[in-house]
Amino acid sequence: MDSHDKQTTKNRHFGQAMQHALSGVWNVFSRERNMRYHGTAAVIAVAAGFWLKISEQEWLWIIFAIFFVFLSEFANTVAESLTDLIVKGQYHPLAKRVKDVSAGSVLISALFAIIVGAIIFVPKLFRL
Ligand SMILES: Nc1ncnc2c1ncn2[C@@H]1O[C@H](COP(=O)(O)OP(=O)(O)OP(=O)(O)O)[C@@H](O)[C@H]1O
Repeated sequence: MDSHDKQTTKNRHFGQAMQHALSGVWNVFSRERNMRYHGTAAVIAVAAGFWLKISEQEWLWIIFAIFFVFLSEFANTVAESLTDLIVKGQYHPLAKRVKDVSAGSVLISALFAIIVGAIIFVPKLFRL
């Protein structure tokens, strides 16, 4: 992660904490290729939601699925970065386990989102 000010002490106020949190969000979206795919899928799902006029409850499921996948990718990025920090480029079977399991959690969350999307959108598409 980039750190322009090289701060290692606690944030002094809410605004500073928020600035660092937003920088973390930007970091994942701008650097993780998979996050851009998730973002694109989320935009398509939201556009389809408006187009197919889904219900309030269906919106809640779609929004939940989107945030679930985003959070999985964030956790995956944290796990990968911490692993790289610890092993410093060396091969370690536990590093492989951490990265593979973490990637697996993203895969499972994406599968969940696909199932939610299919349940909500497929019947509506057939009724068009
Ligand atoms: N230090 C390491 N020791 C052992 N295996 C590693 C190590 N680093 C990476 N690997 C293996 O290589 C694979 C790819 O590593 P990488 O860091 O690119 O993870 P990734 O999940 O593909 O990352 P991204 O989500 O950014 O695409 C991992 O899934 C893991 O199996």
